[in-house]
Amino acid sequence: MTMHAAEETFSFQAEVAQLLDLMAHSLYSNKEIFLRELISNASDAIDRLRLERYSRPDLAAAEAEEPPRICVGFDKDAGTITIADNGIGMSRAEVIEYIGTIAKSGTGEFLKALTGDQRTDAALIGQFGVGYYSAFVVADRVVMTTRRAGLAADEAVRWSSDGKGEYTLETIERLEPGTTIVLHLREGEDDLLNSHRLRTIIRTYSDHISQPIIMASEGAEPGESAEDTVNQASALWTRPKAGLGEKDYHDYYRHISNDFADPLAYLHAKVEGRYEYTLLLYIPSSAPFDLWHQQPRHGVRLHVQRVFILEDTGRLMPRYLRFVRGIIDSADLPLNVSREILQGSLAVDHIRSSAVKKVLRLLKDMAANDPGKYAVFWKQFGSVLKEGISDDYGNREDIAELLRFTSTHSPTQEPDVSLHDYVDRMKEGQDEIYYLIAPTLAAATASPHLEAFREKGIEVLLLGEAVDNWVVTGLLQEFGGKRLRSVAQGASDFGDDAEKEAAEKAAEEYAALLGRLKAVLAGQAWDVRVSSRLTSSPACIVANEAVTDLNLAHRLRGSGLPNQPILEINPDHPLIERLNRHQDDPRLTDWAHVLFNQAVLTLGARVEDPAAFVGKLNDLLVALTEATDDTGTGDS
Ligand SMILES: Nc1ncnc2c1ncn2[C@@H]1O[C@H](COP(=O)(O)OP(=O)(O)OP(=O)(O)O)[C@@H](O)[C@H]1O
Repeated sequence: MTMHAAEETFSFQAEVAQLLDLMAHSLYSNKEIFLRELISNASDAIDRLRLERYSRPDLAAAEAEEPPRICVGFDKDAGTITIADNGIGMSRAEVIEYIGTIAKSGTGEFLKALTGDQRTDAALIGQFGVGYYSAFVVADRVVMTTRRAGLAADEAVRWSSDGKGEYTLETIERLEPGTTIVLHLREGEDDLLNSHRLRTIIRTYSDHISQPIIMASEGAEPGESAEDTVNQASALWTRPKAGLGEKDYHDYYRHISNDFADPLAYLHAKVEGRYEYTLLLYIPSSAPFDLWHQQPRHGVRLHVQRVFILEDTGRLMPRYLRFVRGIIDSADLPLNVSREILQGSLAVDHIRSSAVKKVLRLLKDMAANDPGKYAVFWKQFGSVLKEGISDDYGNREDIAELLRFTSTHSPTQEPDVSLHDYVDRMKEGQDEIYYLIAPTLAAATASPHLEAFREKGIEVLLLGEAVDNWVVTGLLQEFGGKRLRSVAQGASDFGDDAEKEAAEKAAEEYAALLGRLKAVLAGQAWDVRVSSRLTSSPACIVANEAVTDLNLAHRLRGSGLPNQPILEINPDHPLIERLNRHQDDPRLTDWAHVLFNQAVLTLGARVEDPAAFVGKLNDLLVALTEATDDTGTGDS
């Protein structure tokens, strides 16, 4: 840090310098975003000042409330564009903290998320909160003067930088609180020094900013100070629905979400009655980068009588709907409402529950009327929505109707089967919904547990996501009066009377072999029994009935096996038949281990002692080749 009278020079923190370089060189094809970002910051600053006035009466008294305004101007001769607001401003410490020295949480994440595609990367700027720096896309010097509301006129600050690693700070005098940013455009950016061009950019990206964005009137005579408002400058959700079209809603979505794409769907509802509120909620068409973060950055924006209060994830919408964006404007909350107050507020509880119901209804309509769109939704947010099955007991049934699965009937691995579809297709006499949980969808699809179901044409839902076991246990194992049942657990008691009889007979016939295998596998298999689930595989592992699938799934993701694994053998398989005929085979122990461990492998689990397994397998193969040699079919 060097000192020149009152001016101090600081170095940008390394990540910020990297970001600035990127702004200057890589995002050029979307250069007009700088205006959207700076206007958006100005708008936030005005909202914050209005809010602070409600909680700090001293501020309200000290400063006459000016009507909020954002002014955009340009100077052809100087080659500058100016964006000024009468918002909250920043103190010296705040400038240092927010602009440039300390890496904000968003900066590092932003750099990691960059794709190299200019359009995608430009869309990320807003999401990560690095909008201020986008000034350097078009400017080679940025000068900002700012005065924090509540501080004296001589405590204002001038920040200046060429974006190349350093910036200077100077304490100055400024008559009014607020912020003015002057961009000294790079050479060749003269096309921006044009009223028509700037107005078009403002209308494209910032039309729905609720404060007026003011420019000097076009065609005004020199010296004449005529000005006009360029944007709509009214809160969209307060306007009558009849006067709004899809384009208005979509434009507004892009403004509040920092998303470049259109939303998949939206709802706009004014509710009057015990509580009075307006909802304008959107379902995005793609997941934000932080969908799985503990604390996502964005959520639903709460307004009280049009004043922006806070953006919240968790309180206004349940976590399983954390992808919803939009506005909730309440007439019943105090303006000084805080996050803590939100927690215990009856009005918020009421609004939240109504908002959830409306979002679920919107999704239901989408699923019914536009399955293609719903498939996009499900791909992006299905795993998140599934959390609702266990988290939102009251709406469990509505959420269950929205679930989509892959099943043995699906032509592809796309999840396109609803529980309704499943129940409608159930075979005569079938009264349970069958499912299989596996560590991955691929493991589920290839599982031997499905063999008999496939042969009989009985559909099985294939669950391969971590959240799935919560879904099936949280559903209270039931949908539309039909129990959900794992095909990899408990006794296989499906099949007609003749099949059951055959299974009982096989169990008797194989009793002695079962006893021997059980003795050999003591400590590994909890039981060994005859199976009626298998048609082509010799054996499979199932979980004991008493163990919930919750544990099963948990264990599948750990060591790989259920707590009480049961080895089931296929009495019709030639290998098993042979073992039954030769129970005194000295290699029975090896066969037992190989059977058990290959069943472990098809489950997608881990063999406990792979070297021993391979050793035994090789011994058996050697014995087999020796036997073939002895019978003269070998090449000796
Ligand atoms: N015109 C302004 N008035 C007051 N503070 C501002 C202004 N512009 C920027 N700031 C401060 O600088 C911070 C950084 O701004 P930047 O645009 O880089 O990210 P952000 O606004 O926090 O993120 P996001 O774009 O997601 O809202 C802001 O959070 C705000 O505190």
